[in-house]
This record gives sequence, C-alpha cells and structure tokens, in this order.
Amino acid sequence: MGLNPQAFQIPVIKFSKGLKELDRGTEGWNNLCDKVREACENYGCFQLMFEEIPIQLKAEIFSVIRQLYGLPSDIKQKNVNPTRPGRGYVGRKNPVSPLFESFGIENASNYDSLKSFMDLMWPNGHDHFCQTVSSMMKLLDELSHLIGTMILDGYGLGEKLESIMECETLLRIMRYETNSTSGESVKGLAAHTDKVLFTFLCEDQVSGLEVETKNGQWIKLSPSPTSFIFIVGDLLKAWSNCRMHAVNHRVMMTGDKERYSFGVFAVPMDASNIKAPKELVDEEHPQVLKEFRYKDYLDFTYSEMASSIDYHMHMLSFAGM
Ligand SMILES: O=C(O)CCC(=O)C(=O)O
Ligand SMILES: [Fe+2]
Repeated sequence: MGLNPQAFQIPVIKFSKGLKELDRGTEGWNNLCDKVREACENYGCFQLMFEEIPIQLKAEIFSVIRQLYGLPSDIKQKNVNPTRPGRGYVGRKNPVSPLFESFGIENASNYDSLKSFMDLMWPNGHDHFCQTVSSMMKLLDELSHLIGTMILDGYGLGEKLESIMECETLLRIMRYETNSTSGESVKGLAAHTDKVLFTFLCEDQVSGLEVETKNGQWIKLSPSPTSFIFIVGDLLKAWSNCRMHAVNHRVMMTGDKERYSFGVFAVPMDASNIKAPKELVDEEHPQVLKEFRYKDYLDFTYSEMASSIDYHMHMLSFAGM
C-alpha cells in the first residue's frame, strides 16, 4: 500500500540542553541516541531542532548569502576549487540542473578559510560575513560532535571509539532560480545521495527539498523555520555496515520565488580509511563492504566507469565484498 504523502513525515528530534537529555549516560540521553539511530536506519534523515541556534543567526546568514549572490558574475567565478570543481562556484550552466547555483567553502570551520573566501568576494572586506558564518559553523560543529557521539552510543560503541572518523567541514551555499509556472514542479537539483559522512541542510522559507522513502515514495519536506535537516551520507552508511540508510534526496521548485539554502557537509579526510567497526558485523549483519580509502571512492564516483553505473550502486560496485 502506498503512503499518503500528506500524512507521512520524517522523524522530528529536538535537542534541548534545558531538559538534561544532552547529559551523556542519563535515561533521556539514551532515549535520544535510540531515536537518532533509528531515524538514520529507517529514514536516513530527520528534522532536528537545536535550541542553541538562534533564529536571528539564521536570518543573518541568509541576509549575507543574498548579498553574496548579488555580486557580479566575474567575482563569483573567483571561487574556484581546482581539485574538486563541484566544491567551488557552480554557475547555472549544468544542463542537468540549470536552475542551480552554488558556492563552496572547504574547511569552513576554520576562520582563515572564511577570510580567504571573503577576500576574494569582497576585496574591501566584509567582516560581518565571516563572523556570521563562523558563529553558525561553531554551533553546527557542536551539533556534529553531539550527533556523532549519539550514533556511537546508539550502537553501544561510545566506550570504545572516540569518534566515527575525522572530518572537515565543507559549506555549500545554494540558490535555485525558478521557472515554475502555474504551480507545476520543476527540477532544482537532481536526485542523489551525499558522498560524505553526513549533512546538515537549512533553507530559507522557500521549501523544495524532497526525500525518497525506502519504498520509493518521494516526500516533500516542510521544515519549521528553526529546524535543520540531517541527512545520512554514503560514508555513514558504509561505516555502519549498511545499517544506516543513505537517503536519496532532490530539490523540486514550485511557485515564483527563488530558493536559498546551505549545506554543511562532514567530509572525511582524503586519506581516511572507511571500515565498519567489528561490533557492527555479526551473523545477522554480515560484512557488506571491504575497507576502502575515501579519496579512492570519491575518484571512482567521478570516473568514466562509474558514469555507466546507477549511482545507487556506486558504493557496492566499488567496495562490495
Ligand atoms: O538545497 C538543498 O536543500 C539540498 C542541497 C543538497 O542536497 C546538496 O547540496 O547535496
Ligand atoms: Fe545532497
């Protein structure tokens, strides 16, 4: 039986320091760890509310994002990433996603990276840009650490492992033009899974993000203004011995308003080896993937060989037992 898209929603998880649920080892904490693990296994995503992130900060970040998109095209194009072009400025040139435009800032938790980006975009300076983005990155770093710990505790591994894997933060700032007429839906960003550990997504008022359920139904998300969407990426799926679900997602545009969003991606270090901890392999869950290096996987996904394989099968083709 199909799901009723109106009735179906992804889990909503609230992180509230005031409720002591964030005190590790308490009953509240353990319940929250279970909720996070189950959401990642069953849906590959959840809507999260983190009260520490003020709504004004969100408004400010989208205000500087609008200023960024207001810059002339020749300035925008200075945001180049020679090794990974998709992590620099992407103009609306891609025939697959002609409405999509994005900037990328690697290692965005580091103030100097933000400053280098700012120097390119605003040669006369724009400290407010750096300060605003940096404040958001600090809070999301805290949240990443918290959720990483919850996933470890959710599998009873918290005593054994310090973290899932070492990551850097990639910030991607996105804008979607719209050419939707009379309420029809047009593609903003093609369906994909994220080739990272996990992602936080945040949008500004205009919705459009959709996720695919395990039984193939596309669900339109309407996150509340204070929430973020947490997305399980390919590498968290691999680390968890495929117990977690790397959710397929896309952006569909309706209406006449452009959409702004940003994504904060936990990107493993190029040399990281991805391997499920032995505790996650047992009779019921035989080992699915061989150990592999993150950079080799990423290179594979860009290779000619991969272009002939459905992207859902990339991980299995590359590292399947
Ligand atoms: O704009 C969004 O909400 C989604 C962006 C996304 O999925 C991505 O950049 O990987
Ligand atoms: Fe994505």
